[in-house]
Amino acid sequence: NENGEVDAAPESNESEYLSPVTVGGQSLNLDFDTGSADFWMFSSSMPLSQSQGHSTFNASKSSTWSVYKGASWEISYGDGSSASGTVGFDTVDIGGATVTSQAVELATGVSGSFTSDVNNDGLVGLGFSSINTIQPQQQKTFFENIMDDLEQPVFTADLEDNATGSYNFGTIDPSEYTGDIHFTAVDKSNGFWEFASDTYTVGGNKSQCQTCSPAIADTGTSLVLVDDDVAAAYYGQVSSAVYDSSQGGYTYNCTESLPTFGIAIGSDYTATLQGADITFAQIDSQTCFGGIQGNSGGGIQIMGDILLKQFFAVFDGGNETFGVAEK
Ligand SMILES: O=C(CNCCc1c[nH]c2ccccc12)Nc1scc(-c2ccccc2)c1C(=O)NCc1ccccc1
Repeated sequence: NENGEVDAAPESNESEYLSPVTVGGQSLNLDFDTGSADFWMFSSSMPLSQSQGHSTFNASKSSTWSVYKGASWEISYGDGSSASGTVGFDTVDIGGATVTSQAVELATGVSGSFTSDVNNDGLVGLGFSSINTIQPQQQKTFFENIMDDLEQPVFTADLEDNATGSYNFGTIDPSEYTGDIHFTAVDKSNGFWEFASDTYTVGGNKSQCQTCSPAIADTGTSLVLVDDDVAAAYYGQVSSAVYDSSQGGYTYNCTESLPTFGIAIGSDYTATLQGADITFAQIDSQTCFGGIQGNSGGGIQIMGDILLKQFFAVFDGGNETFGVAEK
């Protein structure tokens, strides 16, 4: 079988987790992203002004590279960032799990936030290929390509706070979690690891959702973006909290102790965050920016790294389920 395991190192402000990936013999640090389905990298055909400080992939130095003639890609994300470029096929190795003809997208242009994030040399999309942006023909993700060769058609994410975690392709390592894994059915029709989430708790008190948007497990988004009524209910219990439009979200006094927050993962488990794990960033000597924010009516709730790093997460492509366990 083709199982593989790689580290997931939290970068500086822990806004993402980077893992070493080898493409055509060249190694880059990429961000594994279950919230998108494009595998793209900084490339040598970018203007130096945009690739400065990054590792870049040089197709002319790969003996296994083949061009996908006439193909292109272009992606934009909800934080306003974007990237675009050309396409080819190469051998991709992630911790020993190898795909010999993976569609690989070379950036010829990226937005400023990617340029300035020098630790991040690109993304490995681990969502479903129905949202891959390659034209004229969408291409499969690394996981879709390798799934049938794995011991089990799964990958797991163990993201850590202030420590190196791991991604595992093909096995569920019992040493990485405790107790049961709580699985829920995934609806992949929107291209995400999407599941129902109809209740939430604040300070241990359970509430029925109002908007009740489906939730997605998204290792590529730092924050937890919930329906606006849920965010308002949470910060309504934080006396110093205000919605600060200049910061783009709820802020509060860093000295205030935050209530717990729980979100349903399907119908029989609530993933609960301790208050101390909810602050995303300190913005000045007294003010903190919350890791839970509203989705501005976006119609989906995004369970990002703030939540995922507190659990052991299982993405099961065989059963089309998503599960979390304590660790
Ligand atoms: O795109 C991803 C996962 N890849 C992120 C790659 C990435 C984008 N900048 C990066 C910077 C560094 C590393 C990876 C990335 N998830 C999803 S599903 C629906 C939305 C969405 C759509 C519309 C409106 C809102 C969300 C997003 C989204 O845009 N998240 C990013 C974000 C981040 C912050 C705030 C909002 C949304």
